[in-house]
Amino acid sequence: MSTIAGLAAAALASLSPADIAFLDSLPKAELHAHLNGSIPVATLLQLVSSHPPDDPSLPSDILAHIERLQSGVPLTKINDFFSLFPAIYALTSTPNALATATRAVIEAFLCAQPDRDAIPQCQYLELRTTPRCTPHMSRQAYLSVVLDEIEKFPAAAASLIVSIDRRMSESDVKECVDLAIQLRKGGRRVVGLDLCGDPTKGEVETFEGHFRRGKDAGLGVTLHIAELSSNLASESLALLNWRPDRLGHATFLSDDAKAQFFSDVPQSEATPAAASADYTSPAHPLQAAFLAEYHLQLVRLQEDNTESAEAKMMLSYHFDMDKTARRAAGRIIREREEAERRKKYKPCIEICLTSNLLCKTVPSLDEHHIRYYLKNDHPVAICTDDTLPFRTSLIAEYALLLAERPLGLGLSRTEVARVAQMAMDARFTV
Ligand SMILES: CNc1ncnc2c1ncn2[C@@H]1O[C@H](COP(=O)(O)O)[C@@H](O)[C@H]1O
Repeated sequence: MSTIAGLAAAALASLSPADIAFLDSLPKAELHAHLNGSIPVATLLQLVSSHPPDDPSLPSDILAHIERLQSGVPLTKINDFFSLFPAIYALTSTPNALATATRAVIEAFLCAQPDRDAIPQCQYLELRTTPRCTPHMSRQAYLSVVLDEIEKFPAAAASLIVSIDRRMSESDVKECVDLAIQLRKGGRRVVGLDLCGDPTKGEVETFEGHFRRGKDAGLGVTLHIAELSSNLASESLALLNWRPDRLGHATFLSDDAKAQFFSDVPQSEATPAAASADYTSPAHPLQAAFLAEYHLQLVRLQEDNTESAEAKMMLSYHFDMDKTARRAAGRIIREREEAERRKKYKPCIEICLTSNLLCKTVPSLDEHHIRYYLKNDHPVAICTDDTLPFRTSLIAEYALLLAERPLGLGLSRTEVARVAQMAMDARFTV
């Protein structure tokens, strides 16, 4: 495990042995961990040593880069963060190196750690990674290497989310989603799709159809959303319209977006329901409800109608009545359907406390948006994001919940246990 440092380490150090034993006793799920952002430093050094000295495939300052990661990279803007990855990628570009890195990441989460009295960080890991095509592997080979390592662990312990990078072209997105679907159909342990990458880049709207295909094939969907204040509200609304199962960060999700989509806040005006549903089709589950409503509307229209008896004999009269009743019934059923859908929609928010603080998207724990979600009993999952640059661990992130203010959020044990359960409930495999 990489050494932990900073805020999360301070929160952990402030806890009593009984508190730590309590955190260890909770069944925990890590749902938001990026593979290449979670490689232990010792593994990176091992990977460097497997290259000949002055190997031109590695950046010449690779050791200095690792040293910077180890001592804590100061981040002033989000670009500083994304520029950390090319050097790491140089080390994980062959199947062997990728397998080594994947194994080390999984073990860091799921296996007994010597520095933690042989207690693992968590019981379940949904590891995510972006399939990368390198001179040594295709995207398919990349995923296959990662899955080979994941599948060495029981299904109840580890699974894979395929990440789609916002910077990808649509054809690359299509390839990645096709692969995720094929692998899942082939019995491999792919459980979801993620949208990630530099939030200042990309036109994500063009990816919608591909995420829908993934969803239809049974994959869970999680989206990094509103990570920066500059992320447009229109983009967040478009992403929420995809009905993702979970949301990453959601730091700057506007009150309007929450009100439009989430069931835990008073609803504002209705979002437009799908107008294309054919309720008259016997295959539609709401056909009976539609027909009942249609007859009700028809009777009402006929009762209210003041046309002459002669006019009521005309074919056009019956045609108009039928059309109006159908339209009214369709609208009513659509509104009911939408209200029902919204009542149920509470996508779990993947919360990465240290990541948000270090990337300076959240000024302090006190101002962290987790407080809003906890107050509204909206599901959240505590996650690490990238243990390598953020020098944290899952147990240290939980320590940030339990530690007294100002070191932590000062939640009670009952509240922390509830948060841990919410993450378990939000697994894509359950
Ligand atoms: C600050 N939070 C974040 N926001 C958005 N994307 C992030 C991220 N942290 C990591 N990634 C995404 O994950 C990749 C590394 O892992 P994989 O190569 O996929 O295994 C990064 O290149 C970035 O695209």
